[in-house]
Amino acid sequence: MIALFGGTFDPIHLGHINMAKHCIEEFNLDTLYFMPCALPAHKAAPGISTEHRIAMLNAAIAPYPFFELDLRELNRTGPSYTLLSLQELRAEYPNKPLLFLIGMDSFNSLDKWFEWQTITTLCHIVVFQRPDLTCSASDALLAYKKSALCTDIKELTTQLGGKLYFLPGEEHAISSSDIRSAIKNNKHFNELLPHSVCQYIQSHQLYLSDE
Ligand SMILES: Nc1ncnc2c1ncn2[C@@H]1O[C@H](COP(=O)(O)OP(=O)(O)OP(=O)(O)O)[C@@H](O)[C@H]1O
Ligand SMILES: O=C(O)c1ccc[n+]([C@@H]2O[C@H](COP(=O)([O-])O)[C@@H](O)[C@H]2O)c1
Repeated sequence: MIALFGGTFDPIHLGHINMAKHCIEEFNLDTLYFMPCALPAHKAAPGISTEHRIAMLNAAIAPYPFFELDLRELNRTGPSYTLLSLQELRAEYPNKPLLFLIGMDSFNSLDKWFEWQTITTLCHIVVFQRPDLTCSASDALLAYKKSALCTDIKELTTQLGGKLYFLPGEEHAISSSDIRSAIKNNKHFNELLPHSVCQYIQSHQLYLSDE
């Protein structure tokens, strides 16, 4: 199985690392690829450079041999539609199941994604809970949930895509936006980030203003 974890990672934090580790363990994966987006399809572009986001991702994953980066979205122009990445990955791996890891907030808006119903056929969607969030799916999303929901990992390994799996694990109440806001307002944020990312942010004086 090929596992992708797409995100803005502005910055990568311990909530991301936690869910990615759970994904590795649950599916007994060799590798999970963090796939940073260039231009998020449904939110504002990052206020820091791509180079800073990549440097922080590299620093965060360095201790873990099973994490790697997939930089394909940074090498494309236009909005970073997940559909395009999954189509490329499907062409590269015609016979391997693809897993796409997301948080519950992303799942709740999945039906707003570009050609979301094609996305759900190209890969298995793996959802990790976010504290205080319930599954608040629309009718279309509920219909997908009902038909695709799967609790048997074997089904994910024997089909290339199309399933939906809710990944259990300890939840972390951490978000990149809270971290950016804490830094700007001179509040404590160290425990929300890998130590190396914290050091990087401090040495490059990131997120001190709205720029
Ligand atoms: N603490 C968390 N628990 C569960 N899922 C998370 C958590 N943090 C991020 N995610 C999920 O990881 C993916 C990438 O998230 P992203 O890089 O946008 O971070 P974020 O913390 O949600 O950022 P922001 O606060 O700026 O929106 C999304 O699918 C998001 O739902
Ligand atoms: O393709 C889309 O329309 C789309 C819309 C919203 C989010 N996504 C992807 O979902 C992942 C998490 O997004 P975000 O905004 O929470 O960082 C990331 O890989 C985004 O590119 C994709």
